[in-house]
Amino acid sequence: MTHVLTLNAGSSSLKSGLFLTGDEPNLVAEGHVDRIGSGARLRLSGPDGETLVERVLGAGDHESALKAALAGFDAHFPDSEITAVGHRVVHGGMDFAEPVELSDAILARLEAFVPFAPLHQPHNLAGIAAARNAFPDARQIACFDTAFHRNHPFVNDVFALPRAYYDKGIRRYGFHGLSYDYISSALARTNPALHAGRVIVAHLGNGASMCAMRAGKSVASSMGFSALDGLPMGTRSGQLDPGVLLYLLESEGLSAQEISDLLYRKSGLLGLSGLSSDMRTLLASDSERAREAIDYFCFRIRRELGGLAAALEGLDALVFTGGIGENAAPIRAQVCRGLGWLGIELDEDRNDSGETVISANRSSTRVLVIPTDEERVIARATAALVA
Ligand SMILES: Nc1ncnc2c1ncn2[C@@H]1O[C@H](COP(=O)(O)OP(=O)(O)O)[C@@H](O)[C@H]1O
Ligand SMILES: CC(=O)OP(=O)(O)O
Ligand SMILES: [Mg+2]
Repeated sequence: MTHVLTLNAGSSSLKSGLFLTGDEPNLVAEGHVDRIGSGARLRLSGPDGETLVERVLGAGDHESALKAALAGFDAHFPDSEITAVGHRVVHGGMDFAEPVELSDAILARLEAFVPFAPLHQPHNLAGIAAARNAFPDARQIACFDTAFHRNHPFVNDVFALPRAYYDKGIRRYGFHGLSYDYISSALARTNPALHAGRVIVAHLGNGASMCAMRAGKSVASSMGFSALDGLPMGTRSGQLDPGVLLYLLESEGLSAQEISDLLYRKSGLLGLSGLSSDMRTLLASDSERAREAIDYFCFRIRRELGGLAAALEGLDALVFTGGIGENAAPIRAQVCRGLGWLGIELDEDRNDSGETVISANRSSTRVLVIPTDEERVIARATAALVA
């Protein structure tokens, strides 16, 4: 039986999916390694979330994490034949608006985007190298986070810098495109009328961004040139006055590396709360700073919502997704409070009980919770490309 393997390599995690190919890829099992580098753990689960394997891997890198996940798949599904591997690659630059089969030449071009996405791209490329070693005969396909956003109108694509910078690729790319692609396809299937309309999706995970869609296509996103812009995140600052960077460089004497570390790893919810980057920890804490970090997070989502609704000239639906968007009812409630002017009215009971539609019947803008599935988007694209 032929299978597609999907890999989504994050800074400290590796998500993998084993799919049986067919008209629609069929999930066989998922592997999730987290805390790579500081005591990694592997959890292998079946299609209904049931645990197949759970074990501590200890220290190690992405290569050993992949090996452990593959050994788990192999032990449980010895008959699987992996003919193609689909990779999440965060940055595809100006040119890659579709998934692409990897070659040495294309890999060299993707290497050049490492400085654009230092928290993600090196790990994506390490995952590709590891998969090429493990499956020398399989076809390797890259699926880009940026691709879904490649057709933004000029005003949502540009910074007001001299034009030469735009031509060099200093522009707004937008990320989390595989997640938005999945939400768009899920809406098309379950709610074609909303899919055809004006929808804002809030992908709230460790990384967080928002996307404005018209007829299922991205027209604007809160993330820009890098995965730092827009909303505050677990450890990333989100939108920042560029004057702050100049001040840190010139007056505080921080090096470029120190600023990068500050913005990518020490800011956001972690920096503001001084406690944790993890929303579960912040929600459970009674510290005032944790409360302030949550308030800022929700406030920025609301601000972005206003801006994106203006870009869409109105709003038909708001969709929450990602680890926080899918699971944190109090955050959804805080975001939606006082949004009557946008036609949004939440039904608190629906919000608390995990329903898909969480807006009140009289709410003219619908609010939904849709679990995302980046792996499925990768599997679909990979299967389609190799077919
Ligand atoms: N039940 C929950 N309540 C609140 N937050 C949650 C819950 N489950 C997960 N989260 C939060 O989701 C975030 C991780 O999101 P996720 O999408 O899994 O991350 P990643 O971007 O690494 O894929 C963390 O902040 C985590 O605390
Ligand atoms: C682009 C991005 O921020 O991705 P993640 O949420 O996986 O960190
Ligand atoms: Mg994510």
